[in-house]
Amino acid sequence: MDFSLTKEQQMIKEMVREFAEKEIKPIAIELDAKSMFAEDVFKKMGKLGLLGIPFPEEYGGSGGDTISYAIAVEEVGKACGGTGLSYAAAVSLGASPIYYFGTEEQKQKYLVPITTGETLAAFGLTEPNAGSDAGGTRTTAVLEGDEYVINGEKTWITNASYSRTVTVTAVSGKDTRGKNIISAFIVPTDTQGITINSNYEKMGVRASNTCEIILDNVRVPKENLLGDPDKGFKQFLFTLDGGRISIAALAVGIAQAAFDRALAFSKERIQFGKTISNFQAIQFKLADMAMEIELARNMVYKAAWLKDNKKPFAKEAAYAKLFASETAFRASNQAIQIHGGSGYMREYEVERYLRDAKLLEIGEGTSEIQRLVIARQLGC
Ligand SMILES: Cc1cc2nc3c(=O)[nH]c(=O)nc-3n(C[C@H](O)[C@H](O)[C@H](O)COP(=O)(O)OP(=O)(O)OC[C@H]3O[C@@H](n4cnc5c(N)ncnc54)[C@H](O)[C@@H]3O)c2cc1C
Repeated sequence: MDFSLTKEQQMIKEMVREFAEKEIKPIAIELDAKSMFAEDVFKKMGKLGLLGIPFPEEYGGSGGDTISYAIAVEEVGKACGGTGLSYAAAVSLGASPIYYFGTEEQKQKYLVPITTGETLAAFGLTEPNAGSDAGGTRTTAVLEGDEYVINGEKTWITNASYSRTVTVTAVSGKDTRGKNIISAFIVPTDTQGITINSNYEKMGVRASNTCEIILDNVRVPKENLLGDPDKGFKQFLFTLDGGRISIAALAVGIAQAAFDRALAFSKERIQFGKTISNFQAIQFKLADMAMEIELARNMVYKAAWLKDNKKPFAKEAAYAKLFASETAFRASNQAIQIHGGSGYMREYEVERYLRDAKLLEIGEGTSEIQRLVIARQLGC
């Protein structure tokens, strides 16, 4: 067993850290305050190859592994949770299902523009009546001649306003037992009948673009069906397993940012004639934060390693997502506590970390759903 990063992984870490510190961190407060999506930052990330890290070179990627990608998400997330969420969603939810299940033609046409940073990408699973119960999808896709006609509504879809395509799930028929068959479709966002609105006023991850998508008689060629039409449900479960590793990595980034701020503040703030870092109550908080972050990061790397080595990773991805997201929430909360009243003020950023971290306990499967996934894997 080797706990050290490879040369390539170390290089990515340094490169993304430098980029995030220079290009994202200085504008993070403004992005949050104005609910602004950092389009220019994503163009630069595309040029640096960050959108293509875990994909082979033949599809515009850089042929890196999942650990390198997780490291990149952590570093971006450390600078800005909202930008980190859009990054993770573009790669894990937007690009990955096309890479896993797409035909060669679909990969060249739809994946390459994402991996090379020409466009972002989105994945539309959630609907007003189908959240945790994603099998309750009401969107339908009916084959008419050579086209599928899609009708329905998707809610809270990350990146849709900045994506040329969105992959949506829809009921495409019934199986022999009368159960809905759910399939996935690649839908170009300029197709007639699509309306994309992004008017949500969010608590956190405000630098991320979050959209409602209305599909009203949207016609796509039947070639845009993604993967096996009968296995759309299984396909998106696999996609979500991979996505959970990136959400966990993002959580580690936010938790680390909260810890770094709290440690620095504790060494500066003087009360009762000494810095508050001298008080054991503060030291214990910092010790617990550091320990949990270390554990969460190890869990992310282990799940990523399993995925890279083609071993089952669903349970470990759920462990990592659950533990890291709850660690990020606890660490941000403790960082505010260590800052006292200053922590309640926007300029110190720790309150933003808490607002951003909360989303990670909800998106890509709530904490309750992670526990269900884990329990199922344990054979309960
Ligand atoms: C900012 C943001 C970005 C998002 N981005 C995307 C995206 O890009 N693509 C996409 O498809 N979706 C996206 N989502 C949707 C997100 O994945 C869902 O919000 C999430 O899966 C939970 O669904 P829900 O909100 O409908 O909650 P519900 O499913 O209604 O859950 C409500 C509560 O009930 C609990 N609950 C539900 N079922 C069970 C059960 N069986 N056992 C125990 N407890 C249960 C939940 O844990 C939760 O606490 C995003 C959401 C947000 C807020």
